[in-house]
Amino acid sequence: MRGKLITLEGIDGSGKSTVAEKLKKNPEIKAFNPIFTREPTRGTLTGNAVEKAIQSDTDQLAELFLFTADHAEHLAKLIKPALENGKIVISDRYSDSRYAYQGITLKTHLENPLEWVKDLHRSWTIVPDLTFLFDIRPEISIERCGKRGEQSKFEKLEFLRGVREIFLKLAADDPERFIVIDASHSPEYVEKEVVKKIQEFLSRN
Ligand SMILES: Nc1ncnc2c1ncn2[C@@H]1O[C@H](COP(=O)(O)OP(=O)(O)O)[C@@H](O)[C@H]1O
Ligand SMILES: Cc1cn([C@H]2C[C@H](O)[C@@H](COP(=O)(O)OP(=O)(O)O)O2)c(=O)[nH]c1=O
Repeated sequence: MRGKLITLEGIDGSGKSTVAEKLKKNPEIKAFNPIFTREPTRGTLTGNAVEKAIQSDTDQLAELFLFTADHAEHLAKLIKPALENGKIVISDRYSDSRYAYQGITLKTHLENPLEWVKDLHRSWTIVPDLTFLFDIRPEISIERCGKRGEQSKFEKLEFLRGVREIFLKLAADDPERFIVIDASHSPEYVEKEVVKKIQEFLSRN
């Protein structure tokens, strides 16, 4: 049987990586023996290119293609083989990040960037079976990122407001796939909610 793909999405500082780390250690999740992964990928040719691009003033369309190339490589090398082997895969960011972030960065290049980026993926991507959207006000997430000590070029209030709006629209348009979690709660609350929903989902599917 084909495995299941679960993705974690949300704006910078929404707590995705924190949840992923907690899930890795959680005995109820470990019982499913999942593979944890992320986008952008780490330590790959395409992931390294993305990392350089987002640390510099790269053209936004060029950046989209780098993220998308990284997605293709991620699908080919990890996601597809794992799902074919019946594995549960949990990815910290995936295609919805492209729809939401590049849906904003490409506003000056294209008339309807969100639909255009979705179309670009349509014929070859694998749609996740379940997506958690960690929803939070950017005012809070930016403060959290400040404490983390990194500053990405995407961590700007107005920008993240737009990204959050697209994430919420994607979730509203596909309520069967998305579960929206209020990410302003404590890490313990968020972990408990996510574990419960994953267990419910995997027992049904
Ligand atoms: N639920 C939470 N409440 C308070 N702080 C949090 C919570 N989740 C994560 N953090 C902190 O916020 C910062 C960003 O979290 P992180 O998991 O790296 O976010 P993301 O991966 O979504 O960018 C980190 O310093 C982390 O310790
Ligand atoms: C996967 C992906 C990430 N991004 C952005 C989100 C982040 O600001 C940045 C790097 O992702 P990531 O390393 O996951 O950042 P964080 O841990 O802060 O959430 O790249 C896109 O713009 N498009 C994409 O397709």
